[in-house]
Amino acid sequence: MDQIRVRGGRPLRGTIPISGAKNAALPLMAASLLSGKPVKLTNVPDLADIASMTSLLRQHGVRIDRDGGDMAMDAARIDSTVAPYDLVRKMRASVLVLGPLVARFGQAQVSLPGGCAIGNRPVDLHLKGLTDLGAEVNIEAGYIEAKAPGGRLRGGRVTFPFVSVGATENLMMAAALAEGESVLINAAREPEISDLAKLLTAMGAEIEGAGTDTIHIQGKPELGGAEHKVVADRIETGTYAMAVAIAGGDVVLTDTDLVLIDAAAETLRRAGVTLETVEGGIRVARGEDRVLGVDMMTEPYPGFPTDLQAQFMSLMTVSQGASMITETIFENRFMHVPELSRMGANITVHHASAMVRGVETLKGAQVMATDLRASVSLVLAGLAAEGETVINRIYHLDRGYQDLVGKLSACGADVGRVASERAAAEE
Ligand SMILES: CC(=O)N[C@H]1[C@@H](OP(=O)(O)OP(=O)(O)OC[C@H]2O[C@@H](n3ccc(=O)[nH]c3=O)[C@H](O)[C@@H]2O)O[C@H](CO)[C@@H](O)[C@@H]1O
Ligand SMILES: C=C(OP(=O)(O)O)C(=O)O
Repeated sequence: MDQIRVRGGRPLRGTIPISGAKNAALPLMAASLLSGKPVKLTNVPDLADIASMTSLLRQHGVRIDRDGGDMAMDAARIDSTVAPYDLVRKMRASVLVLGPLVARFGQAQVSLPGGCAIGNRPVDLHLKGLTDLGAEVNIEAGYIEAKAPGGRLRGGRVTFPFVSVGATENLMMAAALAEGESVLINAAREPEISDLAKLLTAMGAEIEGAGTDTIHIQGKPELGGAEHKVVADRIETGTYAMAVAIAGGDVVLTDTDLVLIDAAAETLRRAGVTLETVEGGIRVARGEDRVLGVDMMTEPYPGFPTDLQAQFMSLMTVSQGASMITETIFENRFMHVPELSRMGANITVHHASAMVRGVETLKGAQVMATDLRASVSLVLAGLAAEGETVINRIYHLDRGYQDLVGKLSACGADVGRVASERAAAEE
């Protein structure tokens, strides 16, 4: 398996282009199933998860042509409304085909995605929401079987007991083709929700309130084609901001917007990092002084995102002072802690909180990536560590970071990817 090797101690200087958001592109791709007319996306990132969604949609019969960041999708003819286990198990976001399939074809069978390293991650809210829109939902042999009696969902009131990004997206897509009005209450407010609403609206849907906690959707008998640019990846933006914060230096993150990372930016400012809007993007800078320890709690948007928690923890390991980090979204999202500890970090975990006492410097070590954001947090730690850090199992990174090594190297980081054969030979 490939490895990433980082030698720390070099400040970052230059520009880093931010790609389109994985977590926006995945539901946008699923939305192509809602229409028999072509849907074109631009600014689609080149990631393993996008390849997984492409395979899944092709298996349903969607024609997909990709040229760089441009992706043309045509779901005029669908061969199958079954999303099989082998494709779904690779990526939890596969469950996002459920709403569109049942809304357009009156039925779907989608493998249950199962848990993953960061938590149990049930899909009960997705299923409950679909029943609120009139679907009959059963679980058979590991598959969700959903049917719309009479072939069409009907508008309804869906109240989420707590905020779920994926359930909000699935229900928005389902409601867009349901008969009558639907209201989603306690909906997620993430920028990816607003981005999906933009595409659905361009396809002819009538949606009000996306980006707030109450979304009204007037269902249409059919939707048309559209073209849409994927919003910038706020998690990639925040990750590189934290890379600059931990390595020091002065970098402009281009093709992105500070408003997407408000909560994270505020937290970083309190730690002593400069973040400001400049022409073309966001300038991030940190001088000689170590960052300050700052407490942080993850929350649904507009709070501090759970997908930046691991990266922020890496930063706090080398802060002056201490930081209490509380994870409120996923029950098992501290798997980077033992790996950071191998590099000399001082972290104590108690239930959902981690007390991080800053140390002057980390030391390079062999570490193991356990999930996407944990993996990148180890690369960030490596940027600040003395000597070499070797990160194993980096295939997780390919799910969510396009050309991580290239983007960091271009700013002066000493980081490289070692192909599996060489890594094995050197072990
Ligand atoms: C592809 C994508 O966009 N992934 C993001 C999405 O995941 P995802 O959409 O899966 O996350 P959710 O917002 O649904 O999950 C939030 C919490 O709700 C729980 N839950 C969710 C649905 C459900 O039916 N029942 C239930 O109990 C989850 O286990 C979790 O504890 O939002 C997460 C929270 O911001 C991010 O970390 C993920 O990167
Ligand atoms: C948890 C993540 O993604 P997913 O929901 O696709 O597992 C993530 O992007 O950090």
